[in-house]
Amino acid sequence: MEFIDPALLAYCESITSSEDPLLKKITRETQSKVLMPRMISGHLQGKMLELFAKMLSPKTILEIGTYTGYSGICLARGLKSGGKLITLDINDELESMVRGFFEESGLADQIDYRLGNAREIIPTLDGPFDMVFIDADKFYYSEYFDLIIDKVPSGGIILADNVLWSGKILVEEGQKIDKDTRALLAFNQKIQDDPRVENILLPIRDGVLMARKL
Ligand SMILES: C[S@@+](CC[C@H](N)C(=O)[O-])C[C@H]1O[C@@H](n2cnc3c(N)ncnc32)[C@H](O)[C@@H]1O
Repeated sequence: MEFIDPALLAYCESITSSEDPLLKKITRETQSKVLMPRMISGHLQGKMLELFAKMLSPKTILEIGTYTGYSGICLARGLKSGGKLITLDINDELESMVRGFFEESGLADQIDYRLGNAREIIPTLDGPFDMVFIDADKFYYSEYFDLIIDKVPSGGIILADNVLWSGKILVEEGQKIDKDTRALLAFNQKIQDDPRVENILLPIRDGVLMARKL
């Protein structure tokens, strides 16, 4: 499902600083070599992540769901000098491709790329995380939030991708809901009800929920 007219989207992209050659290459190689290329953040959302990171200038960013490294590189570009991005993914089949992209980005020494189940890795990480990007298995978004919230300092930003779930979060009376949609509905409401954060759901791409720790 497209949320805005494709012509309007193209116009938005034309008024967004253009993708550099590395990000274009990651998009191309993801589309030609990797399963489910729709998962990549892409130009508009990637630039938004990069600008948010540059505005916040975080010392540590945690990304849950590296995939082919596109969003990780965008986020890492905003790190404070000497800062670190920890990015987690369970899929080791993409490892050499992703490490290659991180090398090409010139940011490899600031990127701690770890393979494994995020639900097992996060409890072993100390924090604090000034910025967190949740973009892995939707069923566990609420659990990811619970695992990180005490490690995010006041003023820290948590972003969660795909919270509109191609529009499936709009459920009609009597309609059957699949488990991921149910989990995302619960997650979105949980953030809305949590007094520890202020939040906004940005209708960009598949929906990005941004929460700022109070
Ligand atoms: C939507 S993709 C991430 C896209 C990436 N952030 C980007 O914008 O280019 C989701 C990723 O989460 C990973 N993933 C799924 N379940 C996971 C888990 N339990 N722990 C760590 N990574 C997981 C998948 O392997 C996949 O690469």
